[in-house]
Amino acid sequence: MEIDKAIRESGDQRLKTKFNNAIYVIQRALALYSIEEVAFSFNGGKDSTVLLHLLRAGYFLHKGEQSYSNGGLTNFPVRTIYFESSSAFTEINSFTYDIASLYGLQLDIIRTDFKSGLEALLKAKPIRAIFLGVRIGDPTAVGQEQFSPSSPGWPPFMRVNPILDWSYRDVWAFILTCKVQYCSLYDQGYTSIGSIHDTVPNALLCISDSSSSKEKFKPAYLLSDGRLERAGRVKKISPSVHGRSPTVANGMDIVDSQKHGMRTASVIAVGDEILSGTVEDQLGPSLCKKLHSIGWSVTQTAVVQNDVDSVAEEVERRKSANNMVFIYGGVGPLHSDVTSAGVAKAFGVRLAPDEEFEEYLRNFIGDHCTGDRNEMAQLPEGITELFHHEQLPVPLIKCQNVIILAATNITELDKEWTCLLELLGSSDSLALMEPFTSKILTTNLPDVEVAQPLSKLCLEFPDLHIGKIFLDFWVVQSNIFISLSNCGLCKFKGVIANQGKRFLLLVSKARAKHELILQ
Ligand SMILES: Cc1cc2nc3c(=O)[nH]c(=O)nc-3n(C[C@H](O)[C@H](O)[C@H](O)COP(=O)(O)O)c2cc1C
Ligand SMILES: Nc1ncnc2c1ncn2[C@@H]1O[C@H](COP(=O)(O)OP(=O)(O)OP(=O)(O)O)[C@@H](O)[C@H]1O
Ligand SMILES: [Mg+2]
Repeated sequence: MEIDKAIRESGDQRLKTKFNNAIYVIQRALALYSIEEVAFSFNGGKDSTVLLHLLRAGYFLHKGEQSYSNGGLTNFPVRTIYFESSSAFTEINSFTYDIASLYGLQLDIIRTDFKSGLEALLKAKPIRAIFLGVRIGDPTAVGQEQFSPSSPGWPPFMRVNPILDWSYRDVWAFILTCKVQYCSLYDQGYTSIGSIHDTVPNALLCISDSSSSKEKFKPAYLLSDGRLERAGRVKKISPSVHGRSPTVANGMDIVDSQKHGMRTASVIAVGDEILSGTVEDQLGPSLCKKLHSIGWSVTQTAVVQNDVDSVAEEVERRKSANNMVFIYGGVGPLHSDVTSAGVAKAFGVRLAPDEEFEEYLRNFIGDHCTGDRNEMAQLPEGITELFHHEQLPVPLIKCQNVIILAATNITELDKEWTCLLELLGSSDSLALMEPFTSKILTTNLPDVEVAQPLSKLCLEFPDLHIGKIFLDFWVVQSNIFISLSNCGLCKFKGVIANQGKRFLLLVSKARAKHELILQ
C-alpha cells in the first residue's frame, strides 16, 4: 500500500498534518543536501520504522514521483546506518536486517559506540546531515529542533528530526494506517526499546492473571497514555515488596531511594495580586500540607511577580535544589500569564505549540481563544509531558521536575492533587514517602530553657529539623529514633518516636507541665 495514498485516504486529520509537516522537513533537507550527503539512522525501533517510510515517501515526492508501491521499491538511495550492539534484542537485529533487504537499504553496520562510529563514518563519507527518529519526550530530544547541529564534542553534522513533534499516538496511528511491518517485540508489550539490559515489557500492558505463571502483554499500540511509553525502560531487578513491577527510571532505584531518601519540594506562586496583598494566597499553604501528608519536605515557598524573568529566575534556582517544584498562578490566556514561558526560559528551551494539549483545550473551551492559535497551548518544547486524567478537562503539565498547576482555587487544587497522586504517585517523580508521624510535646518551660537541649538534639541527629509553630509549639521532624531522656529534655520522660518511623514532634509551651501527647 502506498504510504501517501493511505494517509490521504485516512480520515485522521491530525495524522495528515503530522505527515505533511514531516514530509516538508524531509524535502527541505533533501533540497539543502545532496543524496550522498544525507544518511538515515535506522535501528528497527518503531520511531525509526515510521521515519523509514516517511523518508521513502519524501524521497519519491521530492523526485516528483507521485505514486509508488512498497513491493516495487528496492532502490532507496539514502545511506542507512545501524549501530549494531551485542546487547540488542535478537528480534530488533533480525527485523533491521529483514527490512533492509526488503526495501533495498544500503546498510552501513557500525559496531563501535555512536560517537566514534560517526567520527569514522564522517571521515570516510561526505555525510553532512543525518535523519533520526527522535521525538519530543525522548530524553535525548531536550533542546533539539527539527534541524539541530550535532552537540559540541561530536563530529559536525546536522541532525534532522522530521518526527520531533509526533506523539506516541501519532506513531502508532501512522504504522496502523499505513499497515507497515514493525518489530514483533511491540506485539509483546514492549513500548520503547533500548538494550536487553534495560528494557522489559511495559507493566501497564500486562494482562496476565495471578494464576498463570507466564506474564502476557497487550500490544504496544494499546498503551492509552503515550507519556508512559518509557515505563518499560527499566533496570531488571526483582519485584518490589508490594508485588508490583519495580518502578525504576533512568537507573535509579526508587524503592531504595524511598527507603533512604528524603524528598524535597519547592512551591512557587506567580501573582502580583498576592504581592500587593490584594489577594491572600491559599493554594501555597494547602499544597505544603498535601506534600507533607505524603512525607515530602517543602524547603521553600515563594511568591514572584507576573513576569517571565521573575518566574524563570525562581524556577531555575529551585529546580536544581529540589526533587520537584510546583508552580501555580500566571497560567491562562491573559497577557499576564507568563508561567509556561518562565519555565521554558529556566530550562533554556523555547515555547512551541503542543497539538495534543491544543486538542484538549479546544474540547474544553471551544474556539474561545485569542489569535489564530491558542496561546495557552504553547508549552516548553522537548521537556513537557502531559498527564491525562478523566477527572480533569485538560492534562497536567510536567516539565522535567517542574509541575505547572492550573488550579485557581482550593477545590481545583484538591482535584488536581488527587489526580496527580493517581498518575504519578507510583513513579519516581512523586514517590509517596512514609508520611511523617506527628507528636505533640508540651511544656511550660520558657524558650531559653528549651533552646539548649533542642540544639543538642540537632547536633546529635543531623537530619532533625526543629521549628516553632505559632507561639506555643515547637516542630521537630525526623525519621530517627530519639529518646528524650538522652538529650537533656529528661523532664519529659518519654520516647518520642518509634524506631525507624519518621515523625513530627510538636513541643508546646502552653499546656500542662511535662506532658507528652502523642497525636
Ligand atoms: C546518528 C546519531 C547521532 C547522534 N548525535 C548526537 C549528538 O549530536 N549529541 C549527543 O549528545 N548525542 C547524540 N547521539 C546519541 C543519542 O542522543 C542517544 O544518546 C542515543 O541515541 C542513545 O539513546 P538511548 O539511551 O535512548 O538508547 C546520536 C546518536 C545517533 C544514532
Ligand atoms: N542503534 C542505533 N542505530 C541507529 N540509529 C539509532 C540507534 N539507536 C537509536 N538510533 C536513532 O535514534 C532514534 C531514537 O531512538 P529511540 O530508541 O528513541 O527510538 P526507536 O528505537 O526508533 O523507537 P523506540 O522508542 O520504540 O525504541 C532512532 O529512531 C534512530 O534514528
Ligand atoms: Mg529504541
